Amino acid sequence: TSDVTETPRAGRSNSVSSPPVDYAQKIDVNPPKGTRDFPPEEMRLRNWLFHNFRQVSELFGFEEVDYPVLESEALYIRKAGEEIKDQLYCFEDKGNRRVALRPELTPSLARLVIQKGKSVPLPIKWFAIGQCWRYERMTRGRRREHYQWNMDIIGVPDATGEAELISSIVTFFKKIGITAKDVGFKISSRKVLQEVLNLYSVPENSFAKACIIIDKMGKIPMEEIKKELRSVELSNDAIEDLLQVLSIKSLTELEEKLGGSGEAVRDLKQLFSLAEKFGYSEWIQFDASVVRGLAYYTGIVFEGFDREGKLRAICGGGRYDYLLSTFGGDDIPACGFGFGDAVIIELLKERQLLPEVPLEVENIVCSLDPDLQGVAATVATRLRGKGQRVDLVLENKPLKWVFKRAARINAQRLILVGRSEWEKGMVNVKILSTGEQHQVNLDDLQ
Ligand SMILES: OCc1cccc(Br)n1
Repeated sequence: TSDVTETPRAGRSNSVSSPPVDYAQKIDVNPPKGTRDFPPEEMRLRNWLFHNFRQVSELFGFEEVDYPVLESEALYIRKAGEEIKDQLYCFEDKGNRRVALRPELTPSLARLVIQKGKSVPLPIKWFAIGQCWRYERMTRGRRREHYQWNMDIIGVPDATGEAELISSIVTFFKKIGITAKDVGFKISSRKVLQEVLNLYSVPENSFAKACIIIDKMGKIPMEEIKKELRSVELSNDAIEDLLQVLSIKSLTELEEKLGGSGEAVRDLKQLFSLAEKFGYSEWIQFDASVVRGLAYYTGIVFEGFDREGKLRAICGGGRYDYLLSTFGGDDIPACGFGFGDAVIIELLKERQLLPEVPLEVENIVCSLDPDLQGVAATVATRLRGKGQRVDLVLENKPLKWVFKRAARINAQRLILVGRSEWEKGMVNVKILSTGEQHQVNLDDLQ
């Protein structure tokens, strides 16, 4: 007999009528440029990752929320020169509305918090896992979508908020086997830059732009950085002072530079002190060069990095005390982070920490006689009613085919419905790992 394989595509009988000619066309079976499919194996890994995101979020008492992938473009119209704005996946819909595929989740969160108003008491602790988009010229071949895990605390002004958020990310890393030897957090505050620029007469709206420019340090030449800083009306003295401060790597040195009375030093000291109490001091370091690339951050900012320096930032976040008020909401302090689904998988691969996430179906059920297909359905339903996963063979297949499928789906048991056994109300149960088999009365099947 020919090698029995599961129904081969090409070998499908031509009993299926061919599609109507008028719309038969060969389509591109690949997903749109920059996007991904999630076939079963990849989907199981994604579900494993998201399950860990959710478990940690719930461990910290956060509630899950979600928002439309499509938002008004107005949520993202910020004039600070951000990359995320330049790459906005935006268009005009059939109602002539300017809309965008969300590039991040925080503006949606701000919108919903304002919408809910006083009906949601503070502090708000929400988390979300959502697909985010950017439209980037595929010249760099980078992805146009990724999934982000966000946790946000709304209504807590102190650095206790950021300390709690970093604790949740450390908890996540530990949960999936990542240690402080693999990953660290660089932490700073935008108030460091603010306090330096306050020494110079800098236009109010130059601060956010300067942060976005500084975030490009290391990605574009320093001369270009200085040129862009001059273009947002920073004097050469201010620029030199700024760049000097950005090289500071210790809080002690920062205090010497800024003095001990400013908010930047106060907030950072509080955060590092709380880190001791949370037990994650070994994971964090002060690094004044961290500013992050989103315009709305106003205070502490942080990013998770791989200590081998091979990968892009794993996650990032910070305080954004004025985002809600810029959307017309109340002046409510807020902090949060975003954690993408791509770099973390690259890190796990690097560290040989990718989990095995096999398909697991306890039972495969099949009838040996076409007249007993209904009985097989009854058996499958009985087992499913007991919470057992069942792959029910839906066609009349040779036993060799069934064994092959059982192996592929990792079935633990094969339940065979045969005529002679069924006449006694029995079914055959075969334990596939040992080969042991016995007859069981349907009512005793566990
Ligand atoms: O991290 C920036 C970003 C935003 C949306 C989609 C992708 Br891929 N990346």
